[in-house]
Amino acid sequence: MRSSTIITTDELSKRYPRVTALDRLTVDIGPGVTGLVGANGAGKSTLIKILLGLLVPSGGRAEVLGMDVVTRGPDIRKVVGYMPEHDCLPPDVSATEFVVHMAQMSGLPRTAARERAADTLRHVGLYEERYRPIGGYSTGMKQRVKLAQALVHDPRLVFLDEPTNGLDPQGRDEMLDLIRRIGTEFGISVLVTSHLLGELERVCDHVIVIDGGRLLRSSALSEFTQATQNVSVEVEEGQQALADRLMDAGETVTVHGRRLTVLVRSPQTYDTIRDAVCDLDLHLIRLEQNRQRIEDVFRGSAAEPVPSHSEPAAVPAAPSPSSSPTTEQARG
Ligand SMILES: Nc1ncnc2c1ncn2[C@@H]1O[C@H](COP(=O)(O)OP(=O)(O)OP(=O)(O)O)[C@@H](O)[C@H]1O
Repeated sequence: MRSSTIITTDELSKRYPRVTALDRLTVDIGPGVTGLVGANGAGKSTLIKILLGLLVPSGGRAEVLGMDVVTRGPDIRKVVGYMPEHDCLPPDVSATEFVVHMAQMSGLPRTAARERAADTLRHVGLYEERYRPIGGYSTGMKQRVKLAQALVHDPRLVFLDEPTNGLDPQGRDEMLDLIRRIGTEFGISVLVTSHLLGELERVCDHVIVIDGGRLLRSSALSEFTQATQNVSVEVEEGQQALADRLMDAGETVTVHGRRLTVLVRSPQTYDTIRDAVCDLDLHLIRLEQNRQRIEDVFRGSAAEPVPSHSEPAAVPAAPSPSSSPTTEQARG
């Protein structure tokens, strides 16, 4: 068990009639922001529901904040917030009414519930709109309401299930910033799921990858994104001239559009780059050490290649029992 573990699972399994959603999952999760990454159907939502005491495991055990998930579900839900994946908001009430109601359901008296709801809605960035019926909200606003109701009872830990689902790039960035703030400013530990590997890089301290209900990897983000031996050099123009000059000086260089990647053989490489840029009178935009991205960890080792594009890459769906047809209508 990791020191100051807040969630621990031991050989945790969940079997549905036709699918094993979790397969002897053993993992410890510490405080801070933890990403739970896996393809659709990997078992992320199932794990969260078991940790909340909403689903009973078929085997193994799990504890949240030292409480057993099978026997202490109601106690866990008092101190843990939950933002579910699917749309579950009543369209006819306003965000204020809904979040106040949820605060009261958590045991807060009416006045305190109103105050907490107002604060929380402000924190998630809902202002005047909070008095309008939720039915007229954009997806981004609905996600914020779901986040607010997860935070309103001042939990020690929140589970956020695919909080960026359906958001455009700007909405996604704003949601990720909010998640980071929950972890840093409010000191609430976060377990956030995503099927997009790259998107959690910005916000997580630790990343857990599951596939077909099994643990693939659990590591500090820094282990995923170690510094590489390459530097990236970006110049406004003259890339080829710079590449030629560096290669003449014995450096190993590849050109990608405006950017060059240079292998750092020794600290001397930096001086060589600087001198070449000066001699050729080029406008240097960026010189930075490349870091391995989470996606790179899986590229090549994954069952299928991770697509390379500007959007965060989706975790490749590995063939597993979880990809077979399921009783979708039975899902919560
Ligand atoms: N109530 C249920 N009955 C039968 N099978 C289920 C049920 N709930 C989930 N499953 C199946 O269990 C597997 C894991 O589902 P789960 O929802 O936990 O995955 P996930 O990683 O959260 O993916 P997604 O983001 O698509 O929900 C999937 O194959 C899913 O179809």
